[in-house]
Amino acid sequence: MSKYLIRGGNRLSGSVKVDGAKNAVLPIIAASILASEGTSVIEDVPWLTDVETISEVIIALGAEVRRESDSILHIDSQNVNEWIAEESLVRKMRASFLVMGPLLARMGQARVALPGGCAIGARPVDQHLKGFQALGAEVEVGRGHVQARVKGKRLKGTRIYLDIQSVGATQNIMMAAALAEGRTVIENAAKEPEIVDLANYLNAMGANVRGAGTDVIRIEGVESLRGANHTVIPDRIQAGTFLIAAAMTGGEVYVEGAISNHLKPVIAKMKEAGIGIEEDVAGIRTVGGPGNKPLDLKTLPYPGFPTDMQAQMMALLTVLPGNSLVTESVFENRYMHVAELQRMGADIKIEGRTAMITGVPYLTGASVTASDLRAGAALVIAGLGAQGETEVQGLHHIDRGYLTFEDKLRSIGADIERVE
Ligand SMILES: CC(=O)N[C@H]1[C@@H](OP(=O)(O)OP(=O)(O)OC[C@H]2O[C@@H](n3ccc(=O)[nH]c3=O)[C@H](O)[C@@H]2O)O[C@H](CO)[C@@H](O)[C@@H]1O
Ligand SMILES: C=C(OP(=O)(O)O)C(=O)O
Repeated sequence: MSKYLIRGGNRLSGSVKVDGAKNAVLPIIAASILASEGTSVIEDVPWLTDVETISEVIIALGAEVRRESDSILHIDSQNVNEWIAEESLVRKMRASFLVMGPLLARMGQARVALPGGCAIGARPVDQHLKGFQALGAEVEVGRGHVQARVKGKRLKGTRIYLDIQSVGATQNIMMAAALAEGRTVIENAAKEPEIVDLANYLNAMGANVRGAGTDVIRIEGVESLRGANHTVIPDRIQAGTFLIAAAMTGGEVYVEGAISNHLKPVIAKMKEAGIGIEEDVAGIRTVGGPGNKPLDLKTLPYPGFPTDMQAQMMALLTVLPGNSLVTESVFENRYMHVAELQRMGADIKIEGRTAMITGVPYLTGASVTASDLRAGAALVIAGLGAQGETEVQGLHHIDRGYLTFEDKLRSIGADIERVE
């Protein structure tokens, strides 16, 4: 089992380049199986364990996936002929459920294991299923699987109102509707930049998707799609993580490639905390110290404060003077990092979905364990700012979302190593 050893206290400085977004590339790779001709070439693909898993899922369905270099993938889906997703792979990663919509549209039927809950919440898929049913599929859930079959020849365009602005449901329905007969309108759709990226990729494949990035998405179904070239958007969560890591150490770091428009709520809160931020077209820089004011924040669907940045921001708030309030409204159980931060000396009290964080002068290094991806990132941030040595276990969670994390952090001055 590998772990990080972090000797805290180094002030981070320099420049770090952000990779393509995990949460954009996963649906994009899933969408590739919609192409019945041609090859897709996807650039800025971060070769993370999750990316490897979704690639294995589509390979098992008959796609050919070839890595041209560290960050370019060629995907040929002409020979996709399976409609049952390999259960052992789907169980490895929730996002594998994103092959359900494309499979249903392309093959007329699909069987995918239910993704189940995880450390951050129950994470049901009822909105995905409601969408498939509205598009004219018969959906059966049982024995840990979802099986769906198109009634008639093709899915049929329809109007779907999502009860929750679910990112995954919006993506799954968009992908299924791309090959449906007629027009689909998704209302109360999620608006995340990763949805826009998927829509751009689908459109490059020959789809007709309009309105992505707003809460009404219109999709005119087409008869077939072909492979296309696409460059994945930069990872806003990775970028935000580096900005907060820099602030935690009172450092000045330029995060190259970060799109400030995608990070508005994070930047706004950092500024509110008194952290200097400079934005330009090519990236974002933190300047001038760790901040000195407490914050109130609530996680919300985009463009609200992202739940995927909550844990990292909380790590920073543990050392800002005063009382900060964090409310997690997206996932019901995303506070697993709290107990670990407390082991490092943080003063945090949780009541329901709200955490009150009273700033302490400093955290102290300890042995802590990541329970999920962003909890892991938060513990690394805490360790970078803490006095003494921190040991972070559970690196498989961190490896799901941060490529060569320790190398990037070392390149900006962190004292961090991965030991086996
Ligand atoms: C691979 C990927 O892109 N993952 C992101 C995606 O996850 P994911 O797509 O799973 O998240 P959703 O937006 O679907 O979930 C938001 C909320 O809706 C609930 N829900 C969702 C679907 C459904 O059918 N029924 C239902 O009740 C979930 O349990 C959760 O409480 O968006 C989340 C919210 O920004 C992020 O934290 C994840 O990093
Ligand atoms: C929760 C996350 O991912 P996933 O939906 O893949 O679990 C995340 O990226 O923080």
